[in-house]
Amino acid sequence: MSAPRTLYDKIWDDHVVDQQDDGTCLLYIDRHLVHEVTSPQAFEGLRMTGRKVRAPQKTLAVVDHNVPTSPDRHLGIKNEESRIQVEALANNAAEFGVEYYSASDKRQGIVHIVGPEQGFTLPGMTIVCGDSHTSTHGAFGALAHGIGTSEVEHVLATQTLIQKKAKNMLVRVDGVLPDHVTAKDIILAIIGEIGTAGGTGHVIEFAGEAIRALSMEGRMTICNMTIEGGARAGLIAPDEKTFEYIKGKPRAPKGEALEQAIAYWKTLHTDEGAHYDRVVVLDAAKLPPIVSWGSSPEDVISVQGVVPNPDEIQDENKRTSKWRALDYMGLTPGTKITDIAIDRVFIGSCTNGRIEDLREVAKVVEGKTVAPTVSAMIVPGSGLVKEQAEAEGLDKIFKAAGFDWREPGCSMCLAMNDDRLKPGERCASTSNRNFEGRQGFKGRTHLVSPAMAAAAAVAGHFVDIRDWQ
Ligand SMILES: CC(C)[C@H](C(=O)O)[C@@H](O)C(=O)O
Ligand code: SF4
Repeated sequence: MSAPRTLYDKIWDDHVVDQQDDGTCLLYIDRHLVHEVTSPQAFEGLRMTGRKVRAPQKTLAVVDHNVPTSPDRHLGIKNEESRIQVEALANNAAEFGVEYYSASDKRQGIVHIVGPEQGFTLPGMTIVCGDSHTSTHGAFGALAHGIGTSEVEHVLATQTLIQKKAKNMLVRVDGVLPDHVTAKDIILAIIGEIGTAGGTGHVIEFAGEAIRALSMEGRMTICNMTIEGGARAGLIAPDEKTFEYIKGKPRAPKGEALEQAIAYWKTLHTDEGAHYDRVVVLDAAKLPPIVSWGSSPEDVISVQGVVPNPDEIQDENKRTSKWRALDYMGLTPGTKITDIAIDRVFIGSCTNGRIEDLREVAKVVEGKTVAPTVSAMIVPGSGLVKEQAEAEGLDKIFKAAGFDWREPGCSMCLAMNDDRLKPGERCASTSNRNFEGRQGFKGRTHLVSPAMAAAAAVAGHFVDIRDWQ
């Protein structure tokens, strides 16, 4: 009998091409997603050395960060830097024979929403992209790494990546989530618990009753933000929900091939008795809706809480940095979270821009109106999410409530396109990062779930979604 292995160990073992004495490995890469921000120099590197893309059919390119989300986006991109990046991806994809979804393609969207939607993301695969939130794909039981631009070039040329194995960490979420508490609240609570460096050097596997109960969308939200906890990647073992989600997706295996694939995918779970270097356990039943108050995703508190007082922190550096965060956020210790008024609402991103997220929002805002002091936008994560939402009439609910209904892209998740906060504006956002300037110069971001963002849009301040009528 071989030693019991974790899910991470199994996927890793299946992809090692070569191992050096110091543990450096060459890993085979099954899928490579490419977007416009981190790929231009990589393609240029290939061009300069006369190399080709080794496996174009394992590579998929899509524009997301720089594309405008306004209805007139077919008129082109005004910002020159953004326009150049988008044009470069179109040209590189054509030149190197890589499939490419342009802004006018219905399949276009945020790269981490597009991969799963197309069945490009499958269990047991190694998946990379020059983007930190590649961890999203771990929701399918795929080992998904974010990589840098020089690694993008390496993968394009060789379909391999140089890696050292990370440690195994288990985050087990037991119990049943209370009503209105979501996957977003789970992952914010986990990051609050372990800190933004808590997962450093580890691959985190998420398990437990509360994780198993989540939809694929919810699992993607969890894995998406693994990177904010400092981990190399996040993983969730595939199960019937995973197989159901994959069935019928354009690039997924079909018929006999699917049956064979599922037989293999069923082996992708951690063996009884396998070793984890670190274990963290949370009780889902105790989780409230969560709101971030600072400029790091670990700065989180219950919606029923108050802005914390950094003076209570022992460590001097940490104390100083949290005071700085409060100053940036324009908040005072002791302020009730539900007393914080907001100016903007952003619903979207690769964390919460999927159809299920939009359905949650529609439930909250149906028949209500956005507060007059708030400007709120909903940005579907892909053209297919948009199409589905419209087929269900969700867009009508949103527009009737006063939301701006946009075209797909990263949008106001980060200030790389026209959607951004003005200095001092405060935003309830369903995205994953609340860093200084993330949504625009001097903009103030509070990370929340889609339902919490929607309720805040209507109320004009944070409210406990559990009390929502
Ligand atoms: C622009 C890109 C490289 C970046 C990332 O790596 O994640 C972005 O997607 C982000 O979310 O900050
Ligand atoms: S939606 Fe945000 S987090 Fe996701 S890839 Fe785009 S910029 Fe990065």
